[in-house]
Amino acid sequence: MRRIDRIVILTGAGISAESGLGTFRDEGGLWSQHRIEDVATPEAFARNPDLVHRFYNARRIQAASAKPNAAHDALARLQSDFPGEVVLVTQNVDGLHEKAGAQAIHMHGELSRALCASCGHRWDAPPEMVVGEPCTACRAPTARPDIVWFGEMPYHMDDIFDALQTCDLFAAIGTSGQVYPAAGFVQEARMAGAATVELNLRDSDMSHAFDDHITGLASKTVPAWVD
Ligand SMILES: CC(C)NC(=O)[C@H](Cc1c[nH]c2ccccc12)NC(=O)[C@H](CCCC/N=C(/NCCC(=O)O)S[C@H]1O[C@H](COP(=O)(O)OP(=O)(O)OC[C@H]2O[C@@H](n3cnc4c(N)ncnc43)[C@H](O)[C@@H]2O)[C@@H](O)[C@H]1O)NC(=O)OCc1ccccc1
Repeated sequence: MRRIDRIVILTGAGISAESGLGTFRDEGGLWSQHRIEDVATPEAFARNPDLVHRFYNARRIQAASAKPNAAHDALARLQSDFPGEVVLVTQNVDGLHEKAGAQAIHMHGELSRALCASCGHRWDAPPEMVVGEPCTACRAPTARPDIVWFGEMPYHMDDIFDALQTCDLFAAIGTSGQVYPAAGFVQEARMAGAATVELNLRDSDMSHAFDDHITGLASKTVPAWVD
């Protein structure tokens, strides 16, 4: 039996589904109501910043009142109790991992943060951002949601690749494996000789790349997997 000293866990929208936050690609998901090209690219923000702000304002307000579920709680428990290291990487922009007491690397940003497109300053976003929102540092009217849009480089990639290249176990929870570079992490971990497990409601586009699969609702499967 291989010693597990370092675990890397990647989470996606599926872990927050049972907290009432819609996923992207499931039935009635966000991308069935909005076109990525209209709300989640830098070009969309340049073309129609009001539409993009309204899209993220609605999600920010919804996420602010959302509660972590048993899956978030179990990962927070694992991170504090596991003798080795647990690196939690999330594609989610909601703060539910933190609300559960965990520390997560937000590779796609956070709804609760604003970013100045001029000076790069970051601050706590107001519930509703407006077009021309001034930066709280340089005062330029160029505030945007601190979210990684399609075509933009995800955050913390060096730290994430360092962890993937030295982990003993890689787990992906509630992600469809359709968006890169996150979808390629399992391959990176495999190349490092790590064991790999996927926890999802159903098979994903990357299921073939995992050694083990645990199928079911995250709020049930994750606590069982952790304990
Ligand atoms: C569509 C796809 C083909 N396109 C891409 O991957 C693109 C382009 C690309 C790059 N490399 C490639 C290689 C091949 C092909 C394309 C590309 N990638 C990018 O643009 C990335 C940036 C991608 C990030 C975009 N932002 C997001 N989110 C923030 C926004 C927002 O939140 O609004 S992506 C967004 O979708 C991704 C996938 O979503 P999931 O979380 O997986 O959710 P989904 O709904 O899809 O699936 C839910 C899953 O949960 C399961 N589930 C549901 N309920 C439950 C439940 N209850 N329990 C358990 N499981 C459950 C379901 O079965 C399902 O499997 C996540 O990453 C999520 O964050 N940037 C970049 O590559 O930059 C380059 C670069 C390089 C140098 C310099 C500059 C730039």
